[in-house]
Amino acid sequence: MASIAEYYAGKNVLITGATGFMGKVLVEKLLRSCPEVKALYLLVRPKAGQSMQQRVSDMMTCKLFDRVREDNPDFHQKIIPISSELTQPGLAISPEDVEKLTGCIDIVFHCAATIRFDEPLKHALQLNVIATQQLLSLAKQMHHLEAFIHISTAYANCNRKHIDEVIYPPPVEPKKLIESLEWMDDGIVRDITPRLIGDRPNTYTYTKALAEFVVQQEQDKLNIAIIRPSIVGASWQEPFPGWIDNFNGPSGVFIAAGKGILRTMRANNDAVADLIPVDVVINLTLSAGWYTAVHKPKSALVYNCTTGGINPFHWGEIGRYTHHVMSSFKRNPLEQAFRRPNANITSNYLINQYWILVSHKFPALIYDLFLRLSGQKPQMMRIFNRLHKAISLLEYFSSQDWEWNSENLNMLMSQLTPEDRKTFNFDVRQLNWPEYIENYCIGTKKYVLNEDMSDIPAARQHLRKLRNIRYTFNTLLVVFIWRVFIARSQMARNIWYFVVSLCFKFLSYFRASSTLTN
Ligand SMILES: CCCCCCCCCCCCCCCCCC(=O)SCCNC(=O)CCNC(=O)[C@H](O)C(C)(C)COP(=O)(O)OP(=O)(O)OC[C@H]1O[C@@H](n2cnc3c(N)ncnc32)[C@H](O)[C@@H]1OP(=O)(O)O
Ligand SMILES: NC(=O)C1=CN([C@@H]2O[C@H](COP(=O)(O)OP(=O)(O)OC[C@H]3O[C@@H](n4cnc5c(N)ncnc54)[C@H](OP(=O)(O)O)[C@@H]3O)[C@@H](O)[C@H]2O)C=CC1
Repeated sequence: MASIAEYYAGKNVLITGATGFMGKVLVEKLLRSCPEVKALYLLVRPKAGQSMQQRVSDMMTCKLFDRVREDNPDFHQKIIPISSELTQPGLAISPEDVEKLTGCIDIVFHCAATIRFDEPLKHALQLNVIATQQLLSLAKQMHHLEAFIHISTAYANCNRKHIDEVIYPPPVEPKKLIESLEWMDDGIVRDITPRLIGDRPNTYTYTKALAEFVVQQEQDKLNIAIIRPSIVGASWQEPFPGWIDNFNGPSGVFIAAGKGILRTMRANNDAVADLIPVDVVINLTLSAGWYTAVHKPKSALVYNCTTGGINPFHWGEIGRYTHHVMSSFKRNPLEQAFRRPNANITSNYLINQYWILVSHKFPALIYDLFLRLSGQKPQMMRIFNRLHKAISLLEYFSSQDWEWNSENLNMLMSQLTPEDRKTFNFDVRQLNWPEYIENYCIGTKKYVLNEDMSDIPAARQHLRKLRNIRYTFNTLLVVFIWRVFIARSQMARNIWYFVVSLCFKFLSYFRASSTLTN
């Protein structure tokens, strides 16, 4: 039987969401590990004043593609951007492009989605569900399509505690929901959203569950697989450790903690932090593509791509117990930190609120006062308000535990040749968490914030300066409180005079004894 790279040789692959975090890693891995792949057709939209060609060219200059560039400097010739806006009818693909795609595509990877937790329902539905439906319609017209791989999320069914590798009945029939939202204005949709999403925390997980159902409905006509990754983090090994390019999920939290802005967060120390490295997800996705096309399973196979049941790691280990994130940022500090990194995780609401007041709001207030007095625009309170909003949306995922079944993942691993198991490694039993978290933190510094590692001595110096400011501030605060206290209490005054006279006596004794020894 053909190995994975042999299978992809000569194939035309269609990818949505290629400019996104996971899409980029998918494109890179296909080009690097399946060098005989014929062409990658990427559905891309123009954005922020950049044409789609410009965006794809920029993407290929990214450091992520260094290894591919080394192996094959002409790799860009295999990349064919296709203009497409997924929220438009027919995905806004030109008739000529539709003809081209239907005539040549062998396999589709559907990664595009809105992953924002606060996305208005109509837009999330448009992109995550209706666009998926339209892509499936396009896929059905493709003459040689062998597999359709849909990227979902392990949290699509986060209203359940135990999640099997099955597609659960949708919370509502997607067609009915689409029809009824069509005539409603945005205000009405906003008002009824909480009722609609029910026991799910946001429109993202709700629409991803609906999308799974939409995909499942086509399982008789297409060879389908659904990949459900949990919280996708920086790369573990490939193309190099620690690659990450966004502030989503834990990355933003780590950066905020490294910058000394985030000092407290609500999470369950004993709950599993189900992080999954992006290269693992992509290796599984490509393997699933191969298996689906070659073995043509009778119904859509779902692959839960998680770490909790295989190699568990807990929120407490990231924060309080071993201070992985904190110690990493102390060794490799971020530039221009607001305070020294020192974040704590607590599951207690009141304790968290207390620390938010003392360690977030109070310093922000003082800093903004300083900015105001020095004629600058205050900004810290605004930053903290945004941080609190982001964290409140993430806490749902850091405060609970889920159990995911991974039978299909294990089955797939057993189908791989020993060589493919190495090239497309998704065996997370070998993942060393402390090392991974260290590389993750360094990755946020290097690739998200674009900071130079050679600036670390200056960043350390800045942390020392912050420590001295803190000591000075604390001393002044103690003296100030004590002075206020002394002014009001005879007993405090007596204690104060006693301590001062003791110090004075000690000093005189010390001076006398040193004179004697001289
Ligand atoms: C140490 C101890 C602590 C350890 C505990 C760690 C606990 C972590 C818990 C993580 C749980 C994650 C759960 C995820 C589970 C679901 C996984 C998936 O399926 S789906 C995948 C998961 N999906 C997600 O994770 C999506 C979640 N995110 C969201 O939904 C939204 O970002 C938002 C609603 C939170 C904020 O919306 P909004 O306020 O509108 O803000 P925007 O986003 O629009 O950003 C505006 C600008 O700010 C920039 N920037 C951002 N952060 C930072 C930062 N920290 N600094 C600096 N800058 C930052 C940003 O680049 C942007 O710049 P520009 O482009 O304008 O120049
Ligand atoms: N990141 C994570 O932790 C997890 C992600 N997932 C799933 O993985 C997939 C990829 O996620 P990730 O890479 O992190 O997401 P990103 O937000 O990084 O990427 C989203 C991609 O979708 C594209 N896209 C969004 N809207 C449109 C549109 N209207 N028309 C055309 N393209 C559009 C974006 O293009 P553009 O650059 O033009 O905006 C981008 O390429 C998603 O399906 C997500 O649900 C699942 C679990 C966890």
